Amino acid sequence: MRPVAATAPAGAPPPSVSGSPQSNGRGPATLQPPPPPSSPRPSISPVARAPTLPPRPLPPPAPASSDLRLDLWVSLLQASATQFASAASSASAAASGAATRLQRLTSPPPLNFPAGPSGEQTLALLSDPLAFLKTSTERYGPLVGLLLGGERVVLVTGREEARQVLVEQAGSVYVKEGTAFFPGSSLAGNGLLVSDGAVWQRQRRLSNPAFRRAAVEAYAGAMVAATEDMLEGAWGRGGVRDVYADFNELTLQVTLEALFGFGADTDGRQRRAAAREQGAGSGAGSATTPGPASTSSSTSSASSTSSSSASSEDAQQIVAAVEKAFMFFTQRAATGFVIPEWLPTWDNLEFAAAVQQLDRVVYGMINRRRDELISVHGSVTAAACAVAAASSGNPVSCARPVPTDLLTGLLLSRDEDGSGMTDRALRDELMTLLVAGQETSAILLGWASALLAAHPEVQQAVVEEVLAVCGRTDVPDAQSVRQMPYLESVVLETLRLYSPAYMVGRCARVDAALGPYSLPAGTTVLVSPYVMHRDPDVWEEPEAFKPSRWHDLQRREGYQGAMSLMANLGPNGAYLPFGGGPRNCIGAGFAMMEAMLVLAAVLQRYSLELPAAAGAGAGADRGFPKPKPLITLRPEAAVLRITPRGGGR
Ligand code: HEM
Repeated sequence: MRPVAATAPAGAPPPSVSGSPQSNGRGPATLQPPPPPSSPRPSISPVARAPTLPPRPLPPPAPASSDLRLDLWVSLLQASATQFASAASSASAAASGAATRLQRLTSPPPLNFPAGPSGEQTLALLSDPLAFLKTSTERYGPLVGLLLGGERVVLVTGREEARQVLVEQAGSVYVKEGTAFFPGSSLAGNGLLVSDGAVWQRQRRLSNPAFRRAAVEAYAGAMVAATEDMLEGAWGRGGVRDVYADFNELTLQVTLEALFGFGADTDGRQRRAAAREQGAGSGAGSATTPGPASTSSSTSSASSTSSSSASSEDAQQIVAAVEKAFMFFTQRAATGFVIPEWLPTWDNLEFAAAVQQLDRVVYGMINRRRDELISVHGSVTAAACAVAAASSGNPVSCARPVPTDLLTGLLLSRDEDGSGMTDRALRDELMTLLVAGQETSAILLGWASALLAAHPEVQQAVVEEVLAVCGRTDVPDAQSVRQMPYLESVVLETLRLYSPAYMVGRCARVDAALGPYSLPAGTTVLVSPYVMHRDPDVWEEPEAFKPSRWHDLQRREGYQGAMSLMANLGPNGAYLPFGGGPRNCIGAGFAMMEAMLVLAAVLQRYSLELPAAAGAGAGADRGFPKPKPLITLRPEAAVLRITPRGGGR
């Protein structure tokens, strides 16, 4: 959500632990919205959605960097009439939107609009978003009427009201299109995060199979392998590191491997081995790399692959382009003002080049994968049938295995009428998954590690649980982490306190009634998991880090794992780290699996501590990371001391 860079983020001391795990130290014997990412990459400035352009042919290779801007200017000027028309209509829509917003600054709120602070509140929100959300709710209740950037906005933190928006009236009243602060982007196109109606329904239907439990378990191998690389390479003998920066690299690698299968081959193993060597020789342990979403060593680890392989080159190009694109989003969010992507500014041109580069590689991979499937199975439809038969237990189909990455899953997915996704839709979904899944997962891992470091008794209980299941030498896998309910409760509790998607946005497409109030069509509604997760009427000791609060729920009869706890906005209607209703996070199972596998592997081999209370971070918070609510609620950095436990792998 919002952007604020130049403002002091809300400092937050580590929550205290109350309620300790069971006496065996292992917790219970049995067992709970883009941006991102996560939810879409939002920003506090209203902006017109990037125009959806017609499918493009494969773009040419990106120009050399010295001529990049000139070439892009020229190509913009030579753009087709359709694109000009589209940009012109976006510009005119933006101008009329701006006029309406200006008018609102001087007009009273609509009749029967929820009460809230008078006047424009953007500055108050930008100066300390988390405090603004909390104090507004405390003062005005579960529905707060706001004027933000000239937009009429309602902040929703009540359980029933959130359910109306996200579940009951999802699609019929509350949609994505028109939501202020959640601009679409040419990077993710018309993918799941931003599409609505029939387009979204079909894409979700076609994407669902790739996220079923069995499919997610197939990605566990990539998660484990990437974690091993990090532990044996960069983490090596330990030291003081910004683990949030490390997790950003790790989750980028995992996401790319899950999306495109980069790691499934010999080349992937070579890359990991090279990364290990590199890390071992680099005096691991001393690096502290502050800063968000730094992916530089992803680049170097990708660069270390054999350049003769097409997939290595693809990986390098993707990582480089993703770095540029994510940097663009971060800077855009930090300025507090969104310049529409169709304006040919310096930054926009660089971003456009990164998107072009990604398009070229991704379309290339789609084509190659399709060709491979056709050459092995005769046709894509035959390959899809083979997969369907294999999953229903027909051994005949297993003769020629089909890759298990998301690209293949989406390529083979078929609607009831037998049709699949167009290349454009495939590309949009792949980019959406990259945008939505990478940073959010890194944030979760960053906060979880910091909370574990701040609460050694909780960390110790998790370590005992991990060692009881895997010992010191077995690598945690999809099956073993299912036997770690206490670790699961740590992840659930981390998501409660530091929900990466701390705001989820919708737009009322028609005049709507919400509670006792009336919302005119076009009102933006912001549901805040952050505030709901800390509601004292719902949560006992809401500010405390208390994994044990999940024990009873985990023990509940018929418990089917963490995902079942999150259905219908959680067990108490106030837990929605992955959103809720039909637009909930399709990658929630993926994210939970990844978080548990990574944390189990980390804690099996390393202890985590906040660095000794020294310097500026000393004092009550002992160096606990400060939240940085930009697009997502990330830690500013998570600098921890990591120490090998010894005696293990
Ligand atoms: C800790 C990690 C994650 C968090 C906290 C998170 C959170 C969320 C939330 C809150 C939403 C709902 C947004 C809304 O209602 O507007 C969402 C949607 C989505 N997420 Fe995630 N997410 C995470 C990881 C992932 C991963 C790993 C993937 C994919 C690999 C993913 C893909 C998506 C997609 C495609 C949507 C849009 C779904 C739709 O509208 O149909 N997310 N996520």
